[in-house]
Amino acid sequence: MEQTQLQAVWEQILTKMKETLAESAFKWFKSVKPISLTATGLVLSAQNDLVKDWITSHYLTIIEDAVGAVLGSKRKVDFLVLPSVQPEPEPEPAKPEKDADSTQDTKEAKEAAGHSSRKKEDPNQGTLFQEQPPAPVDNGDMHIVAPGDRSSLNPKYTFETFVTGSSNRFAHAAAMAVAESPGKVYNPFFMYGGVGLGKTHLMHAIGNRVLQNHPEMRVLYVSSEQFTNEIIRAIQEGKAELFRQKYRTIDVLMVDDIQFLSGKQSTQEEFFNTFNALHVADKQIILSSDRPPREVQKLEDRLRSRFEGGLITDIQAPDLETRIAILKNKALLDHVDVPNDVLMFIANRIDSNIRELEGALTRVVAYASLINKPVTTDVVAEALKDVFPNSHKKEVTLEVIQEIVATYFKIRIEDLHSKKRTRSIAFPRQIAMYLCRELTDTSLPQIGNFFGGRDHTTVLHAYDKIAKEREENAKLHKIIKDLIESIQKM
Ligand SMILES: Nc1ncnc2c1ncn2[C@@H]1O[C@H](COP(=O)(O)OP(=O)(O)OP(=O)(O)O)[C@@H](O)[C@H]1O
Repeated sequence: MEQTQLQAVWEQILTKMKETLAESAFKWFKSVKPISLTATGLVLSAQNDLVKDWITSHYLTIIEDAVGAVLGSKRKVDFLVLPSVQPEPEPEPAKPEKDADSTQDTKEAKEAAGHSSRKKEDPNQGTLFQEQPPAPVDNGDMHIVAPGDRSSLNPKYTFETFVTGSSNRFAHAAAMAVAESPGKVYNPFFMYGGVGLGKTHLMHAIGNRVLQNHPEMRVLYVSSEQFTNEIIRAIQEGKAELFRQKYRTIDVLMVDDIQFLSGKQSTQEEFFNTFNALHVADKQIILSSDRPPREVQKLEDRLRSRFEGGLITDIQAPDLETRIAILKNKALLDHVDVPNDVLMFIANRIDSNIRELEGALTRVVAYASLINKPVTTDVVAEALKDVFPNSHKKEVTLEVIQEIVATYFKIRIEDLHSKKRTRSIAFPRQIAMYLCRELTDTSLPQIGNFFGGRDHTTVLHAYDKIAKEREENAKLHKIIKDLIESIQKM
C-alpha cells in the first residue's frame, strides 16, 4: 500500500476511535504513525516504550475494533518502537550477509525494532513509508562520504564565530591545532562539558576548517544516536559491509555526545572496530561527551582507554565577561543593535547554557520588534518572563507527572500515594516527587500532600537524593531526561 493510502486509512481509523475515546486520550496518539498494513496485521510506530506500553495496555482493543470497522475485518495490531528513526521504503528483500554481525540479533537492534521479527519472517510484508529526514545526515544513509562533502556540517559553526574566554580557551586552541593538522597532533581529540557549552560548535569548526584547507578530505560529523541508528539499520538490512566502507574511508570522523553509547554493547563493539581502523590509518577522530571518559557509565574498558590515549579537554560554563562577549557577537552576526545594559541583564540571568543565552537574545529582539519598541531592560524582563528556563512549569501538572512515572515503572498511580516502601514503589515515587519539584511551581508541602499526605521533608529528601543520583548515574540521568521529554510533550 502506498504511503499516502496508508496514512489515509490510519486517519479513518483515528476518526473511528474518536467515537469511543475521550479527547484527552488522543494525546497518546499524537506521534503514532502507521508503518505497514497487510491482510493480517497493522504495524504502528511509537516513539518510546512508554507510549507503546500505555497504548497497548489501555487502547489496543479500541484500535483493533476501529481497524475492523474501517477495513471490514480485524487485524493484529503491533507496535515498533522507533525513537527518532524515520522509516524508509522497504528495501529490496534483504540478502542475508555471510557476515557474523549481520546475522546477530543485537540487543540494540531488538530494542529499536520492537516486534520487527515479523518483518524478518517476511521481508516483503507491508510497505514502509518515508518522511523527510530532519537532519542533514539521514539515519539510514549508508553512502560513502565524498571528498569535500560538507553536508554533515553547519557552515555557521566556525572558529571565527566562536568566542573564547577562560572557560574554553584550551579546548579552542587544541581544536585549532587538530584542524590544522588532522590525524597528526591529538588523536583522538576528546572534548567534554555541560549542555550547550560549545562542543558541537567546535567540532563543526574543525570540520569546516579541515575542508577549507583540504577540500579532498572526507569529513563526517554524526551524533552518537545517528551512529547507533546506522549500525542497527546496517545489521537489520544486511548492510554491515556498506556501513564499514562508509566509516572506514573517512579522514576526519566526529562523533558527538558519546555518553549515549553507554550500555550499548554491540554499538560499542562496532565503534571500537571503526576507531581502530581509522586510528591505525592516522585518520582523525574527534569525540564529545558531557563527562570525561572515566565517568561514562557502562563503557567498555578498551574504548575508555582508547579515548584516554589522546588529548582530553574540558569546556566549562563561561564567566560573565565571556557570556556578554558571546551575546555581543550574536547581536553583531544578526545585525541587531542591543544596548550593553540589556546584554548584561540577560548574561546575568543565564549563566550555564550558551544555547539558552542565545535563545533569550533572539526572543528579546523578536519581541521588541513585534511590539515596536526599542530593546530596553523593561522590554527584556517582559519578553523573558515566560521563556527563561522552567518556562514549561505552568503547563505541567502533578497528575501528568504521576501518570507518566507510573506508566514508565509499570506501577499503579495509587502506589505512588500509598505507604508502601518497597524499592520498586519508593524509587519511582521519589523520582515523581523530584520531577514535581523540578517541573512545577508547587510548594514542597503541596507536593507532599499530593503524594498521600507526606511531610515536606520527605519530598525534600527525595529531591536531594534523586538530584545527587542523577549526577552520578548516567542511566538514571537518561531515564529522567526521557520522562521530562514525555511529560513536556503532554
Ligand atoms: N564560545 C562560543 N561562542 C559562540 N557561540 C557559542 C559558544 N559556545 C557555544 N555557542 C553556541 O551555543 C549553542 C550551543 O552550543 P553547542 O551546540 O556547540 O553546545 P554543546 O556543548 O554541543 O551542547 P550539547 O551538550 O547539548 O550537545 C550553539 O548555537 C553555539 O554556536
